[in-house]
Amino acid sequence: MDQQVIANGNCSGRVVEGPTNPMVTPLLTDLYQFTMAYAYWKANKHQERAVSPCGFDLYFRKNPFGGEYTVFAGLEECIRLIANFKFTEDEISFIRESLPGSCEACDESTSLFLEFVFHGNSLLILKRRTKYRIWQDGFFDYLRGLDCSEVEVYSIAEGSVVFPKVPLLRIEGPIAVAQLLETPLVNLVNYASLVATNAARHRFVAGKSKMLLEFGLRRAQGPDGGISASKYCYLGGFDATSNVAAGRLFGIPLRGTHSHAFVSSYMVGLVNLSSKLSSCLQSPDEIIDKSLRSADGSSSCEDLVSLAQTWLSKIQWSSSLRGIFGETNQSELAAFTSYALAFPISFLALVDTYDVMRSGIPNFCAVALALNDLGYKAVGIRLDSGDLAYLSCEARKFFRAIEKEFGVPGFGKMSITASNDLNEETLDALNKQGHEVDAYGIGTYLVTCYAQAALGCVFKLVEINNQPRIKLSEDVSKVSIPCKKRSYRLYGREGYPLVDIMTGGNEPSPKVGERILCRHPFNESKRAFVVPQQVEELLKCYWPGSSDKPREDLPPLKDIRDRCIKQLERMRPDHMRRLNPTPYKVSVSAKLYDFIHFLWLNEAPVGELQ
Ligand SMILES: Nc1ncnc2c1ncn2[C@@H]1O[C@H](COP(=O)(O)OP(=O)(O)OP(=O)(O)O)[C@@H](O)[C@H]1O
Ligand SMILES: O=P(O)(O)OC[C@H]1O[C@H](OP(=O)(O)OP(=O)(O)O)[C@H](O)[C@@H]1O
Ligand SMILES: O=C(O)c1cccnc1
Ligand SMILES: [Mg+2]
Repeated sequence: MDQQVIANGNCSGRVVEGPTNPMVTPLLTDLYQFTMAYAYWKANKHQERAVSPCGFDLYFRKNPFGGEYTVFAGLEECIRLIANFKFTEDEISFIRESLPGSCEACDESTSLFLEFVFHGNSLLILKRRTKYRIWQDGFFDYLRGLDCSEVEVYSIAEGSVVFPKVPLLRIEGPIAVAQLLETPLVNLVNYASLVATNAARHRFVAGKSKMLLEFGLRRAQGPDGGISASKYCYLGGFDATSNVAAGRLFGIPLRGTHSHAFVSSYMVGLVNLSSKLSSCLQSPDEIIDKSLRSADGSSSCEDLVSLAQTWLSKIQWSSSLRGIFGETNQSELAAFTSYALAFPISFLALVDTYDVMRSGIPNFCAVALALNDLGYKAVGIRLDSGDLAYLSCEARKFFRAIEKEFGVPGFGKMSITASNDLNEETLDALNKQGHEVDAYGIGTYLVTCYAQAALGCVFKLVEINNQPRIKLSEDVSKVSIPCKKRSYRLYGREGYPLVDIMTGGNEPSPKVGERILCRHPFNESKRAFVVPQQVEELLKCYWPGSSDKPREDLPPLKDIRDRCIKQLERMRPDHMRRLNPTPYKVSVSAKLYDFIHFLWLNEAPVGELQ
């Protein structure tokens, strides 16, 4: 394929846009990828696929958060990088000038430098240093012409539920390019999958019916952390984000409430109920336009402030709510009324600035009832401190009492959003205690992945020049599985995925209804026959390079999210539970098992005891 076409992100006639984050360039890699690329180039191992075609697997070794599943995310950004992988002249100049060992003015030859010092009367040679000309020009020409037209990428679909050791991506191509891709690809998959999994776990505990809002931008690890968190939390099952930039970039629904600052910006002194209206008017934050047209436009209320005041008195003296609260905070009431005037169709108030039950809830209800008079339905409240289980139940009781007392249908169902350092554990605790929360706003613990810092994805060479490669380790979980493999998910009679199986590239695929032996890759005694009711091949071609292989589409984020939700729902419940979940089985075919262990013995030196 025409190199220029590939370089512009065009493959199979479809243009792939560049990475979302402009910092994702071919330089976003570790130095050693360049030194290795240079060494490959020097050894003439870099150029043609035919000379040194290789396969690298990108996978992780252990599910995060003590769980037994992971959500795979980040593929689209990987393909965007690959499709647009091209060094600019500036980048090449930077590499040329800045990489250690590079020197502008050295010639082809090797020169010897001797450093001398006088020691007494004798001249001593202190050091013999040899200065090599390291980075030869041809390498920069090579980089200049480099793109991913010789690279092929096979991947599991983004949003899939995935398991340790099974390749998420396989990169095939010239080894030097694949090597340069290692760091950015691992980077793009690692956090994306970790935070998507974290989101999915929060969804699992919260339950399907709850609204989950991602509020993490301010606490995320920098701007990219914030944007990525919003994207991948949505993918993992959150409903919306407060991050406006992410809403624009990815079409994620935007949601939000207001902060304590809005409430405390109103400064009405604490006054008794009879003088509260005049006090409102004396406030530095006085509400100038207090009028509101009714929802159907047929009438108008000239003073929503006094309408809310009237309602507050009615609530205070109502038979079912009498004695629950006394004088509420009037500046809070002013703040709520002002917010309702600005957002009559979507009024939601943060009720914990002063005192939830003695002020926030009664003030909110007064304003909501005033809106109700004008045909508007308030949305609800947010609780951001205190015992969220207890307060949500008390708030619900209050709303129901209002519904009954004043005959306002639906008032009891007012939405209750909870926030404040929420995480899987607190959601679980709330469930156990019983609560009335409808929506959760979650930030810090979600986006920083507080419970686990990284997924630990790796990128390992599995084949070169048609020769399978293995990486051995004392720690058996770190031994890589060699070969360009194929992987399948086998489903059982009840529709659940039973096992993932990896086979050699040339083995026949498992067939529906045909018994196949699935072996643990490293534990001889662990094996099982499986008769699959459905067989799903996992790795599909997402970047065919210049080959004419058909290429999978990159679906919209919403579709990826739907896939994720469907896949999670299809898992057997014991794999999903939080406490001691059952590990999902990851296996290899009998042939691949034999091959791994043959190669292992072949590569591992035999020890000698003396
Ligand atoms: N019913 C509950 N069960 C378990 N954890 C809860 C419950 N209610 C709230 N939490 C959690 O307890 C923690 C309370 O945080 P913290 O000690 O900072 O109190 P706070 O309510 O925020 O107080 P402050 O008013 O000082 O901000 C939060 O992490 C919150 O999510
Ligand atoms: O608690 P998180 O899960 O991180 O969710 C986001 C938090 O951000 C806001 O707090 P804010 O920045 O006003 O600070 P504060 O709650 O710590 O006072 C909001 O009120 C939530 O409490
Ligand atoms: O809209 C909110 O309520 C919000 C947004 C970000 C952080 N905390 C709360
Ligand atoms: Mg908070």
